[in-house]
Amino acid sequence: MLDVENLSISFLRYDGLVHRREVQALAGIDLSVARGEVMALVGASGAGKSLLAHALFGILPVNAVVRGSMRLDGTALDDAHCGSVNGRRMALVPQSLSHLDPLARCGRQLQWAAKRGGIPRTKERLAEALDSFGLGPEVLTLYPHQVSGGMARRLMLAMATIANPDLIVADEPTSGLDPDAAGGVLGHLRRLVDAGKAVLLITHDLVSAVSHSDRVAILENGRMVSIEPADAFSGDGAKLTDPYARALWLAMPGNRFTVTPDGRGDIECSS
Ligand SMILES: Nc1ncnc2c1ncn2[C@@H]1O[C@H](COP(=O)(O)OP(=O)(O)OP(=O)(O)O)[C@@H](O)[C@H]1O
Ligand code: NI
Repeated sequence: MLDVENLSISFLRYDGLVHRREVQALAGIDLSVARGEVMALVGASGAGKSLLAHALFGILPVNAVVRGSMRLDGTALDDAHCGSVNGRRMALVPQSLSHLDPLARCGRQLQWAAKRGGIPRTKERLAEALDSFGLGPEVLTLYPHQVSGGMARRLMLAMATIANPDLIVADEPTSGLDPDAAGGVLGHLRRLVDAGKAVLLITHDLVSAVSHSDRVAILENGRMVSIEPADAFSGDGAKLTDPYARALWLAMPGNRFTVTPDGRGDIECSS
């Protein structure tokens, strides 16, 4: 469904008035997401996760230089096609709540999302989209500043999914949500995947990624260091092929390093 090959992103910066240089932010990224799959994209703050998401939707800043290829079911995600697939065949749940328009009621913004996705803008359809993420129809009449951060995030999830896109790129979709609401969101994304959709789940939380995805891609400093099946992140990490992935897994708080009676190190895991 989604195929990213050798994607690099750099930013043009001027040193003084004349000298221009490129600062690389992502380099040589290969990533694919299949139908019926949640692919988690994990990495520390600044690793380049949101940049990758923004590249897919053609919303990088103008000084960004993009190289490589991004395809959705074979269609190149370039300037010519981004507009036509956005909201219909693939949709972004942005990380920042500032993507909401502060001057438009939530219902209006949901209507825009429905229109962009080419589906009827009936009140029932809007209420149903909100209900999928545990929001009541009263939200339709409120402005973004009148809802909580967690409600605003769930509104953005409703906007992204209202037109039933094939691929949902969710950038930190549970940020600011309590555990119940976060579980509800991840559960709904899983149901969509079980119905044949695909999800790219962006998060800095490896533990959450492991328990809610099928595969986990680890990004570090703009480079893809490994892509592993989620179930390989268990026990002492022996099933993980990449040493960095294993080290990251063993550093998780639940995975304790202890010394065994024979003097060798051993790992005790809570999971
Ligand atoms: N407009 C820009 N100009 C120059 N560099 C940028 C720009 N936008 C992002 N970057 C750089 O790209 C890198 C990756 O940023 P990105 O927002 O993708 O990180 P992230 O992995 O999503 O982090 P977080 O978990 O904090 O959201 C950062 O080092 C950032 O400084
Ligand atoms: Ni980000």
